[in-house]
Amino acid sequence: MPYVSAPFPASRPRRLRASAAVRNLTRENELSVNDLIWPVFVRDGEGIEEPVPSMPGVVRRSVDKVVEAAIDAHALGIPAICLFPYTDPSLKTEDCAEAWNPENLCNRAIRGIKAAVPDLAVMTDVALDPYNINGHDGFVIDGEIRNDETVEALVKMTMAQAEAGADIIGPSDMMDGRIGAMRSALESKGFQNVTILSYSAKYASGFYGPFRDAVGASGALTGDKKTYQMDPANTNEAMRMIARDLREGADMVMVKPGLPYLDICHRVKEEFSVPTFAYQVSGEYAMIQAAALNGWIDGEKVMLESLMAFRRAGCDGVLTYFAPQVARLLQG
Ligand SMILES: NCc1[nH]cc(CCC(=O)O)c1CC(=O)O
Repeated sequence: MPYVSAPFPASRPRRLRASAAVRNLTRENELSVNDLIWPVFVRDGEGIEEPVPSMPGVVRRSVDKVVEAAIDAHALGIPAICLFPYTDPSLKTEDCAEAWNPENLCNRAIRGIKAAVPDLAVMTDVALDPYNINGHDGFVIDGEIRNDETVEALVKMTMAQAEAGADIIGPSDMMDGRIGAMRSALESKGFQNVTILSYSAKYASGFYGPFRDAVGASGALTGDKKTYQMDPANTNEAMRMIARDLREGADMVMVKPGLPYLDICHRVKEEFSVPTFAYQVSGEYAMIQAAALNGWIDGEKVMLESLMAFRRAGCDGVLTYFAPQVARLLQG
């Protein structure tokens, strides 16, 4: 693309920055409430909002409080909420059966939200880690994370979520072949309009630490997730994963974590032109909040700037714990 400009002083780029009105007119990207998906942690009990210490400002809510939060989110114009269960340790087993229990926390929360605010899209997370005694996303057999057995379980989990009313299925497990298996199960049971937002390019990242505290998986996790999540050194591999998931029937794709992987977001959008999302994960949120609480940065400014960066990189939307706060600011 040719970049044409007159020589100085005929051209003074600062003219376009001189007033708010002209800056507003010439701004290239916008952040809107329509770009937000709000991740929410669900726990058992009633009337409970329990702070997550490593994520200041984030709480685990009992189902009744999640429903209230969903009503508020909808009123703020947030299009979607994403549920993550904090499972009681007594329900974590080696066979992970709680994952496809129609009455598990997540499925009860989906039903509660869909009954109260049917227009709010409900997204789920599909992976075994909240239910697994050893904290992994897949079955562990003889010290190995087993792919094909896990995919069968993930399909059962997906179907229980779809039956509860989930609108968007979010497989975050990084097993091979899961998107195709989920898609054909959904089609065969009449769930043609349930969308899949695949965590296609999910990296084995240190930025998930606070999330694992929030869902109670930190203590449980043995070893790391490097045999299924991606090496942070890789870019081409991410493109292959996106292509693979789209071929298997994903409607939307995700890059995770977010800010440290903006190059991946940008390349995905350029090469595939599909709805592309980033997950501004727990560690990214915690870093901003920690610095803000110490008075080292202006938290609000950095929050908005970090979210605008996703839009600039080409993302259609962002999963962010800041969603309600941003929505309130954007409402003015
Ligand atoms: N499959 C679980 C899952 N789904 C979303 C996150 C991380 C989200 C965050 O850090 O905010 C994780 C953690 C992990 O893979 O260990």
